Amino acid sequence: MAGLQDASKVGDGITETSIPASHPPDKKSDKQTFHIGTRQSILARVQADIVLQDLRKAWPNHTFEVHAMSTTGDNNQKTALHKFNEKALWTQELEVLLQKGELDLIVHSLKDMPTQLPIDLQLGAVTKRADARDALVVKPSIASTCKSLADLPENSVVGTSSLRRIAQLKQHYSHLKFADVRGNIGTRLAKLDNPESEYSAIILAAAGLERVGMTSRITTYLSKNEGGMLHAVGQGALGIETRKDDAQTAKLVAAIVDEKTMRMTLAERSLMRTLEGGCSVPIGVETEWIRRKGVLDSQDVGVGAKPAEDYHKLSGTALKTSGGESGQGAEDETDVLIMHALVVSLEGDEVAETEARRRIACREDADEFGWEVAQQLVQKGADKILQGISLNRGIIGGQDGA
Ligand SMILES: NCc1[nH]cc(CCC(=O)O)c1CC(=O)O
Repeated sequence: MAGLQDASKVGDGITETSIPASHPPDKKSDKQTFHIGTRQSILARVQADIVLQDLRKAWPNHTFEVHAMSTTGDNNQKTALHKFNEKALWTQELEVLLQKGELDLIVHSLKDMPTQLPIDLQLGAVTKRADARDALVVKPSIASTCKSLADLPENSVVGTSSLRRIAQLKQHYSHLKFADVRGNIGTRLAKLDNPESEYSAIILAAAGLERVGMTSRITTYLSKNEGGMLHAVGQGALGIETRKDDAQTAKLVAAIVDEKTMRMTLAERSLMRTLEGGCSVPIGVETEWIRRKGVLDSQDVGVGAKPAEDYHKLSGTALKTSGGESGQGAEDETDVLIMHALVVSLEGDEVAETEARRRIACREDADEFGWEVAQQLVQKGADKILQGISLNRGIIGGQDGA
């Protein structure tokens, strides 16, 4: 059911001790080998490998092993996904192994990680975000003439199973049609490329394409300014799930956290948790740390407040969160986060949209910010849109939460 959730719910565990207590871990539980769980897709393996390399670099005296497991979600692409608790489907079996101690950590695409975690588990770390945007990939046979969504001929079929993507495309491109496309990235691209298939284009997360070495397939990037497409909560970032009672692993993964990414994605997840109440909904976001030129005065910046003169947004993407400084000279990131967020009806005809900014001094601030942005969206009618969607869900069928 859609509706407002209590912000103090279990969530990502940040209101509890997500950083291990300062006392040293019990010696007899000290160990050297750590077991990393992930799903079996190529993307999941690449992502686990990214985390593996980071951990090896940070902890050269420890051993890490990756276990790639197939999950019910992977094995049931054709069954009606709505029979399952959509997002939990991909994560539950790995979580059981984590709870049993057979795994020490799980690497997830953060966007596939439910915002409510089992009580004994937590979001232990988020690593540096890759490109958070969606990308349009056009069928090779028409790619020379169609460079954007607007270029696609009347009634072209865009392949995507994501309610968020479909709803936003309907909002801006009434000439397009949509069809489900499932499977891993390679499968989806193959379906697009098949001259017999109905798809003129598909939409994929840029980060996924990047990680599997397929950025050459991107026709164009989509964002708020390019195609009016806000990305999913957590998109482009990797989340690491750990046991709350395992201080040793928590300490290991704390070393590979990208704090800026952690805070911005905690805010996004808090927004989603506040709004969703259990079922995936078409929420889009774009979040970035405001940059400044020169000296920052320390005036307080609250939700909805105007930015100080010397703040400005990076043109274009919300993505280069803490990289990309090269050549930026005197500019650097502030601790002011700006979030653009929307909830859109499935037909794209009703939208609640807001932009807010706030100074974020700690993870709890990020969590609170997400909650505040959710309140703003509700004031603009998000709850009404979400209620309409939950009433409709019986006839919608499954979607992949992307
Ligand atoms: N829902 C599947 C999924 N989960 C994460 C990614 C891409 C990688 C990421 O967003 O970090 C994808 C594929 C896609 O949406 O195209």
